[in-house]
Amino acid sequence: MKINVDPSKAEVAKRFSEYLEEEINKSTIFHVALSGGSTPKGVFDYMSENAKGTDWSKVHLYWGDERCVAPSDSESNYKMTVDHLLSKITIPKENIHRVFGEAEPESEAVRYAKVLDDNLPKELSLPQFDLVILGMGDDGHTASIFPHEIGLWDSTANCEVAIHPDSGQRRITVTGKIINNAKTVAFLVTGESKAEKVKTIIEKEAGHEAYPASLVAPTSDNLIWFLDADAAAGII
Ligand SMILES: O=C(O)[C@H](O)[C@@H](O)[C@H](O)[C@H](O)COP(=O)(O)O
Repeated sequence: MKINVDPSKAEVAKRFSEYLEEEINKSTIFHVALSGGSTPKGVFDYMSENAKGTDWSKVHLYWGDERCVAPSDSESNYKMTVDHLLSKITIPKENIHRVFGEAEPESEAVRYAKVLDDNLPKELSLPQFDLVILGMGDDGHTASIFPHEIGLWDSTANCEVAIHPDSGQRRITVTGKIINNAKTVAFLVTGESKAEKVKTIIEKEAGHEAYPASLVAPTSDNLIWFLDADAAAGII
């Protein structure tokens, strides 16, 4: 595990963008699972303005989770990515593998699981991302696996339908076996509201097992935390 701490959310976005651009440019093809949330939004804004040297033709974009809404819906992680990145870069449209949030959720979870099987290289006979980008909610959820449905993490399927605990919104999420099979997992976590869970999870304090984010442990051992000072307050 590697932990980076930067003074602000903007500097986390800068550091991660520079990391991502370097990883992409040293690859021949780069399969990455994106996350929703406010932290990745800042990364996309920074990259679209500053990472002009990124060869996006090498990049295949997937989503680690997506809300079951239309791609034009303000809740859509795909829409957020279009607004903050895809509308500002040149990337072959066949490289964009969005989740069909508008589809019937159970059938979309099956379809997207096949998209991963059909497009990703295999490691231990499982689809393997070069990079999975994750956020973490205040409740310790990651992707769209929430504490009340932590059992989804161990699903034998590549993808599952999850339900947001407060809104009841359905979501498509990749499962633990996909996340932990990635070559690298990057946790982008910012804000003081995350500090307690970050400490509990990184320091494996009592009760950490209740939080899905604590289950992220890539077989490759390549787990990198990108934190701002507020989120890292409990560990520095
Ligand atoms: O679809 C989503 O909402 C995200 O995938 C979710 O898991 C997010 O990463 C966390 O809620 C953290 O969000 P912030 O980066 O805004 O704190």
